[in-house]
Amino acid sequence: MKRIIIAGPRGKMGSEAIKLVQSQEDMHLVACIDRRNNGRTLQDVEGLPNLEVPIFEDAVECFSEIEADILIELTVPEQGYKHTKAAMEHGIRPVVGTTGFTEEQLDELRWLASERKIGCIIAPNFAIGAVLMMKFSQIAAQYFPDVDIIEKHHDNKLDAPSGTAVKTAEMIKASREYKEQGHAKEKEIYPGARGADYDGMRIHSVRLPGLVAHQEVIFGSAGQTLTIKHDSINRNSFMEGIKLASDKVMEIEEVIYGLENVL
Ligand SMILES: NC(=O)C1=CN([C@@H]2O[C@H](COP(=O)(O)OP(=O)(O)OC[C@H]3O[C@@H](n4cnc5c(N)ncnc54)[C@H](OP(=O)(O)O)[C@@H]3O)[C@@H](O)[C@H]2O)C=CC1
Ligand SMILES: O=C(O)C1=N[C@H](C(=O)O)C[C@H](O)C1
Repeated sequence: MKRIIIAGPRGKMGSEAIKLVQSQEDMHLVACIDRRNNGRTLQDVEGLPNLEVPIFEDAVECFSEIEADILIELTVPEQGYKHTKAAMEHGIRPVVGTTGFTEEQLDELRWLASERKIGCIIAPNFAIGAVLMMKFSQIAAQYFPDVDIIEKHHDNKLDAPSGTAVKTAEMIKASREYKEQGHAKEKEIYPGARGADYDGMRIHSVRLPGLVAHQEVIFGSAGQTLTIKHDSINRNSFMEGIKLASDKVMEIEEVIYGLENVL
């Protein structure tokens, strides 16, 4: 039985993750970390399930008092990083969906995992279809080096570009030569019009109400384009990946960054 702590239980992802844990015979929710409702239980909070599961505001207090195997982290970048690090320091294995960690933070977590010999999975996108989109894009980039990434999300999202777009760009970078795209003399009339520049490729972030999580990777070549597209139409799309990662994280003693390394 895997004992689970969820950080961010009132959030869109956290509330879906509670349902996932409840539906699994080998997972048991033992606590939640929430910046509100300290000292209460889930059943005392409107909108949360009728469970006698304690809520902690302070992650260190939670990890010290509660015996747990896995932290499912679904909050915001800065706090999510602190929760992840503290979990590993207390022997609890993080499964991290929170996006926006810096390269330095990832390196720090990698070091901690090797020091403590503890597993941690950080997945910028838990949807299997999104992972395939990234893999297919990596293959396509070997043949089509000119590529723009367009990611579209709801307007409550804090980080831009999305974690998925960052990971896609990193995977494409690994499979193509550096290429400065567009016209050598191009000029932006409005700053940012050409999007973010990552290794010469362009990333565009759309934020609008009504969207969930969507990405198109468009490759261009003489006389043709290839578009690889993925849409998450609800947060249930991410739960299979969280389940997979929760199984895998119990078997490893390192940081795995990207669900493609688990499938
Ligand atoms: N890897 C993946 O597949 C996916 C990753 N994500 C990522 O997961 C994270 C959560 O997404 P989502 O559920 O949509 O976001 P929500 O905004 O719906 O939920 C975020 C939760 O974090 C809490 N929170 C906000 N600020 C803090 C803070 N400073 N300290 C502690 N808790 C805080 C919020 O509480 P409050 O209400 O008080 O603000 C809320 O409960 C994001 O980083 C997002 O990018 C999202 C979807 C898929
Ligand atoms: O904030 C979101 O909603 C999502 N965040 C992740 C990301 O930054 O890529 C995954 C998915 O796109 C939804």
